Amino acid sequence: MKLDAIEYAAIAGRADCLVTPAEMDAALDRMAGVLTERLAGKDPLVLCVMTGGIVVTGLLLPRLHFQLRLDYLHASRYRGTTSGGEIVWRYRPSEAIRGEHILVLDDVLDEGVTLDQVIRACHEDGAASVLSAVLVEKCRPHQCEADVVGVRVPNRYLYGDGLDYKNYFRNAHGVFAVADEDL
Ligand SMILES: O=P(O)(O)OC[C@H]1O[C@H](OP(=O)(O)OP(=O)(O)O)[C@H](O)[C@@H]1O
Ligand code: HPA
Repeated sequence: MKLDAIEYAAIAGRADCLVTPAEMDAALDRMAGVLTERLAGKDPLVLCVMTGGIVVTGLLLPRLHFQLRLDYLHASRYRGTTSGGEIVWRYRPSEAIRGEHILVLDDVLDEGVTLDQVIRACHEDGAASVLSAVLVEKCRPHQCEADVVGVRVPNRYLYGDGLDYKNYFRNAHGVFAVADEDL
């Protein structure tokens, strides 16, 4: 469903900014430092979890000054809605994963169902090791933890830096919480 321009602006106007662009940039620098300590010299295969992981991947990779390769996987469970369902695998690069040190990059750790299943899939596909990083972690119980976290925010429905609301707002820099009346 498309949002018209008036609706779009109203949703953005009612949303709360939880993390500013400058704070996100600082979080990305910190993540890059930790990932460099953990992965430099291991020639990792970075897996971007499409679609939301595309922004954190694009912002983080130029901050990683060591040898690595980039691939992606596509597992989704929200598909434009605000509550998660079953994981649907659209692309799982099983052959590419065997024997590799894998870095999984995603935008958000919410219930943790997606990351848990992605990590399990990497192990099933024969990864040598799996490290995970998320840009945003919601303060709530998760099915699994990420090894590296950019920012921690309250458990509200979010958009920005890859996270979508109704398939929009992935391009907003920063993290924003959707107003209750829009849920
Ligand atoms: O921790 P969870 O509760 O599993 O939620 C996190 C996942 O949900 C979102 O993906 P989504 O399925 O919405 O697909 P998208 O990346 O296309 O937005 C997000 O990108 C994470 O992959
Ligand atoms: O709060 C969220 N916003 C957007 N996508 C998401 N996927 C899981 N949680 C969220």
